[in-house]
Amino acid sequence: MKSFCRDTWVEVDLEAIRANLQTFRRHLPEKTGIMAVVKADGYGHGAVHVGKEALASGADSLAVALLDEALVLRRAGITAPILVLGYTPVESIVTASELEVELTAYSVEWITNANDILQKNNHKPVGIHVKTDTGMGRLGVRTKEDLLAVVGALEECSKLKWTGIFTHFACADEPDTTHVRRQHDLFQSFLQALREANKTLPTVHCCNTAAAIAFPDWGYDTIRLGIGLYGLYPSLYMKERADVILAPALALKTRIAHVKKADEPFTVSYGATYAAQPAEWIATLPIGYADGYSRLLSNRGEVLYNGSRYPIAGRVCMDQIMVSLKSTEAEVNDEVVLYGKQGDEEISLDEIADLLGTINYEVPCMLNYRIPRLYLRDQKVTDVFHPLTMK
Ligand SMILES: Cc1ncc(COP(=O)(O)O)cc1O
Repeated sequence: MKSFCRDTWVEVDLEAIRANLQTFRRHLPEKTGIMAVVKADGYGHGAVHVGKEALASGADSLAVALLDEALVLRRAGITAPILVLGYTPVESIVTASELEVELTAYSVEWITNANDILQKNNHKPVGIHVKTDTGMGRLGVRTKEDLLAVVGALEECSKLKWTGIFTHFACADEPDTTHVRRQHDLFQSFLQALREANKTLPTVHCCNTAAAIAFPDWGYDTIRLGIGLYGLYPSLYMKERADVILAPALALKTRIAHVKKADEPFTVSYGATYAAQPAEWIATLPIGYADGYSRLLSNRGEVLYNGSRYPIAGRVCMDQIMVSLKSTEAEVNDEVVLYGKQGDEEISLDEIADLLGTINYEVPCMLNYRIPRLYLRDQKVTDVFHPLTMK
């Protein structure tokens, strides 16, 4: 029995996840590990399924943005190392200890407070990756003095272990490498300052997908592989470089819920912004902006039916859209592809991102709890997870 009661779903090809990871495995020096970034519920693909597939395919660890995301992975039985890349309120340090999850830190005060909390009830120690801000302007220490102070504070802590040091690149996906090279030079000077202070370096990492593609020898101990794991390129420039060939893992599909042929002109959807003409077929599809299918695609997006492109007719509604099939007759339950391939045609996440004036990262992250995820191997569904009805 189907475990969800709607005709719209996301398909995630786990073999594409595996293939993408192994592509980066081959691209990187053998000594460099791979940390699969599965934050934002695996960029919308499903963190648990993608995380398990990545680990089974050779990833050494996982990374998330929030401690709550790590909790979901631990509850799903994942025991691999997990790093929380973002800020964690110090009050949550006990949860990190209980989950055996590593956190990011860059403040002496936070470190001291965290250690005090863990000491109070003799909790298990927590691994800490120190973040340096070399030019992202987001989180991290910005000077050697602050770095040495943070590391010194960690060395005084009995309940915190210094297990990593990293930075994040702001422009690694751009053709002009000035900024990324300046960041990497600064990161190297931070590492040198630690060596000169007789510190033994823990796990060192700096590369996201773009830097891993363009500068594989900057991999150090591990890279943080996000968008590339899902078969997407960080930018058009990185796609055109074609150093690595990736396979998109996600498709968004639906079935026609209603279809009608216009005998005489009629308008379609809110605001009556589209007029169907005589003999034109209009299909209604059960997906809308409340699913994360953007209203900005009104009268602009296209879908695939029988391997051909057809335009969205009128405004995207909260739960439904209408498409014009022109003179093509269709039937209820016929399959339509919203994102992905059908025949020789493809509607890529890059195309949707361009239409929305955003980047491909955001498009799958918009697909929310209302859409069930189907996981495929050999083109067969091997598992289903529906965020709306399953825990
Ligand atoms: C700190 C950090 N590290 C790594 C990533 C992954 O970036 P890509 O998706 O571009 O690979 C994101 C991030 O916020």
